Amino acid sequence: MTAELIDGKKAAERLRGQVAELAAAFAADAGRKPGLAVVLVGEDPASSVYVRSKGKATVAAGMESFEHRLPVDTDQDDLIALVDRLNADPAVDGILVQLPLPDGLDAQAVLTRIDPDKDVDGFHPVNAGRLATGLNGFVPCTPYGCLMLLKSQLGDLSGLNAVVIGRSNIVGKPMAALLTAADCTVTIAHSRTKNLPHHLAHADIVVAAVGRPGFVRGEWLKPGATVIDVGINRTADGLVGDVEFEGAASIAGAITPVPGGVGPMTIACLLRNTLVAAHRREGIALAADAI
Ligand SMILES: NC(=O)C1=CN([C@@H]2O[C@H](COP(=O)(O)OP(=O)(O)OC[C@H]3O[C@@H](n4cnc5c(N)ncnc54)[C@H](OP(=O)(O)O)[C@@H]3O)[C@@H](O)[C@H]2O)C=CC1
Ligand SMILES: Nc1nc(=O)c2c([nH]1)NC[C@@H]1CN(c3ccc(C(=O)N[C@@H](CCC(=O)O)C(=O)O)cc3)C=[N+]21
Ligand SMILES: [Mg+2]
Repeated sequence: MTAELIDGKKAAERLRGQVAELAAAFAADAGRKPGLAVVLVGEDPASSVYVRSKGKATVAAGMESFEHRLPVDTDQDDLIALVDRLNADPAVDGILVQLPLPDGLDAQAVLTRIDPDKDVDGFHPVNAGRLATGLNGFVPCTPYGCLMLLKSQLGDLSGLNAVVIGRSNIVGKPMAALLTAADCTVTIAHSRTKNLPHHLAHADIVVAAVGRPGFVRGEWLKPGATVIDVGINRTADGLVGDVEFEGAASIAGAITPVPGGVGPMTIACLLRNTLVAAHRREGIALAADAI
């Protein structure tokens, strides 16, 4: 392996420490802690693990965690009613509805019901529109975390060629928007892309968000490329990313591991967004470069 390892766990710990300091200052000012509500419908084991670790991280950062666990057969109206209550609750600054929702529930309708100013996932169409038009809003945590890792690894991203593999609303599309805003030349690849290796051969930055274990091969990469592996795939070999790690690490300049790369940054960015939401809702200033 020749690539440098990008330590997302360490970067996330640093960010969580900064959030905790600012959360304590907020609490002293506002007379209450920032609050994050997480809604889990059903008992999917992976989702339960995420929700538990989000709750722990929230409390560790000096914030209030409100967990709402609903049965798998919850109907759309009851879920919407809960979102309405959380929208109206002054102690709640951020609302996250864990995805995927069980079959029969309309995720888009639920996400669109969340108050955009409490939408710390950045999934509401208003926040997607803000990101697309360069307005201040909430940016989805996973691509935001990827951008932070890229900037700390590479500094200025201006003029670099970036290929984002995947075009989902929660990872690929907002990732491409962020890289475009950072002055990269961005290519978005997806399942209909012809000759992906051709595009990757010119990519200084590769972000893989495909959902297929080991999909990206080392030999497709431009030597020295920076590779961000968003994939979280549970296989017989354990948790693996969307990049074939050994091969990629022998050609890339730097690469995120799975686990210990993007995942921890996602949670740290969720706390960061909640902190920002709390400041905005209380009208308390937070220096633009504070975090
Ligand atoms: N670390 C973290 O914090 C997070 C990790 N993840 C992980 O990231 C991965 C992606 O998540 P998500 O975006 O939600 O996944 P989706 O399934 O929503 O999107 C996958 C994307 O990959 C594209 N794709 C599928 N097959 C190919 C192929 N053969 N060649 C090129 N592109 C292809 C799809 O194309 P098309 O649009 O044409 O179907 C689609 O755009 C998953 O492993 C997920 O678990 C997700 C969120 C957070
Ligand atoms: N409304 C909503 N918002 C999300 O942000 C959201 C979601 N729904 N649904 C599921 C995906 C996935 N996701 C991850 C978060 C942290 C890790 C993470 O911390 N991963 C650790 C390992 C965890 C493990 O061992 O399982 C790591 O990569 O090191 C992974 C994945 C957030 N998501
Ligand atoms: Mg998805």
